[in-house]
Amino acid sequence: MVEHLRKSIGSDGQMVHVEKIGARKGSYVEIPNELSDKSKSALKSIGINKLYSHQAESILASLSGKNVVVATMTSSGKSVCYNLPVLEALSHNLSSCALYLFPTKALAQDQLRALLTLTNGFDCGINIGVYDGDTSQKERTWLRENARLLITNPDMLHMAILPLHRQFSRILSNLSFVVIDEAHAYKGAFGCHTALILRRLRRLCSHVYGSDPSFVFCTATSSNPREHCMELANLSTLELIEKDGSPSSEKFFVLWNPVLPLRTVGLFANIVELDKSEFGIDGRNASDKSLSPISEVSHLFAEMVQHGLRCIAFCKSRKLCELVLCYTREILEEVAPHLVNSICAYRAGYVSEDRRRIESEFFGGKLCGIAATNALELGIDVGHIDVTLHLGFPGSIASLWQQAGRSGRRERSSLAVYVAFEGPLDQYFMKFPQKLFCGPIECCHIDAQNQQVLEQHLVCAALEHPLSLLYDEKYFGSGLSKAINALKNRGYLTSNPSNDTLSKIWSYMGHEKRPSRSISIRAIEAERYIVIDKQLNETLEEIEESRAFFQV
Ligand SMILES: Nc1ncnc2c1ncn2[C@@H]1O[C@H](COP(=O)(O)OP(=O)(O)OP(=O)(O)O)[C@@H](O)[C@H]1O
Repeated sequence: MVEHLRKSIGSDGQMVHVEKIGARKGSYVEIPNELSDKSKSALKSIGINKLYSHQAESILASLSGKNVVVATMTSSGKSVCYNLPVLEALSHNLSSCALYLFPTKALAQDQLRALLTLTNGFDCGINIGVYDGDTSQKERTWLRENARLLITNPDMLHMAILPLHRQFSRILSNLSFVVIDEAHAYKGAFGCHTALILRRLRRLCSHVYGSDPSFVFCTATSSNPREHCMELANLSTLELIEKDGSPSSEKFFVLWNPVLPLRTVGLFANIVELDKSEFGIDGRNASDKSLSPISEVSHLFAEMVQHGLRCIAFCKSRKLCELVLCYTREILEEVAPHLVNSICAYRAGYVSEDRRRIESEFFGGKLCGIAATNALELGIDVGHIDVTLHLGFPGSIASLWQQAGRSGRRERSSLAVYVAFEGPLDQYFMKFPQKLFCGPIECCHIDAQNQQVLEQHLVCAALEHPLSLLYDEKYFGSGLSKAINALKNRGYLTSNPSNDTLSKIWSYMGHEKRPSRSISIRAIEAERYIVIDKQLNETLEEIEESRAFFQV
């Protein structure tokens, strides 16, 4: 395919670099004897007869009570690393419970499916369920009373579980595992909020319910997986498992720099071009379409689909996603009209039923290609992918690898093509490919001491269980005293007057019944708009206020 592309649509010299990433042999080990026969047969029922070395290593570490972070490649069987020790522990101790956190609802559903398949051959009476915004009230009540493995997200933990923790007392008293998959997603503001939510959880477990769960994290490769996860959950020890024992196939990574004869010259022109690429707007008029990176990606996309290769075209924005889909369909209309409906777009904003339908049609083979935003970057299982296309640098090298890792699962060779915009960062990587392939990957950063975020969560924590400097500094850090003072002055906290500062107990006295509701843990914007097709009376998508008026 690489040679074919070089001679056909890449014949103007667009292919500026081809990196061949060699295949890696798997390192297999026998399923450890520490696992019960039930676990062994459950694994065999899903076709796993031997474990990858990192799986065995992490399962044994978890079973011995250690906190573990698994930082191996995409599709390296990370879910076995937490599902096995959890199911093993829960089937030995019949009151033990586990909490799984995923950053998106789609991943939670995906994991529920995988767990149910695994436990099919594992008759251990463990009730498993997803507790999120889509769960009905009836199901929620049932899960609170019966679930031993609850799958949820940080938002639900923050808004619906911790504030009502008494309703979850059975689960929290018996909580032996907290599993955090896709831990690299918890960075920046979202990571900072999640870090404080986890501190609230651990504090309640310890002060109210007498439990001290072990943690299992799975994360994409980064420069600091251990430090990041320790900070995320405020842990003092964490075993890092990063020696990947899974096999991987050969991958060709192509850097593709479109030849743009209309390249504008001068500082002003550069700013205009940068602006276009940043906002994902194809700046040329319709007749120039064939010259743009968007059009190049569309031609590559059409080529892959015509060769029967399953492909994801990653785009930086929702608009680019729709444009790539539109252009690719135009190309296919001319050369292979029967394939026009074998591709579609996938992005945040689509209603969840549409997303589930697209995922299952892609998985089932009805669709052959998807133009997606980073909504498809996290590990939703969409089956085997042969090719990933990347329209512009996704913002971090870690993200580019994560996206490219979506292809080549199950030991088949794969291709990634990174198509550059004219902006300086894309052009830099086109000029210095080794910065991508040999340079360090970024760190994941969170600042759990951020005073503003800390204060917001202390209000919630005080409502959940009164605060004490003496017992809570180990959860909330040295900024606790200052934050408590600030909250007292703003009328959120009150204390018993008698005692000295250290033994004072601080209770919530704010006006809001549920302060967690007014804290947005994902974005600064709370206002969202729903886009409705009035003729069909159909909801098309949800969109943040800041985008709504120019994008719709
Ligand atoms: N020991 C094994 N032997 C063979 N196949 C395995 C083994 N462990 C896992 N697999 C298979 O590998 C595939 C990927 O597994 P899984 O989805 O757990 O990987 P992952 O690392 O969580 O992926 P992602 O990075 O996308 O989240 C699954 O189809 C799974 O059945």
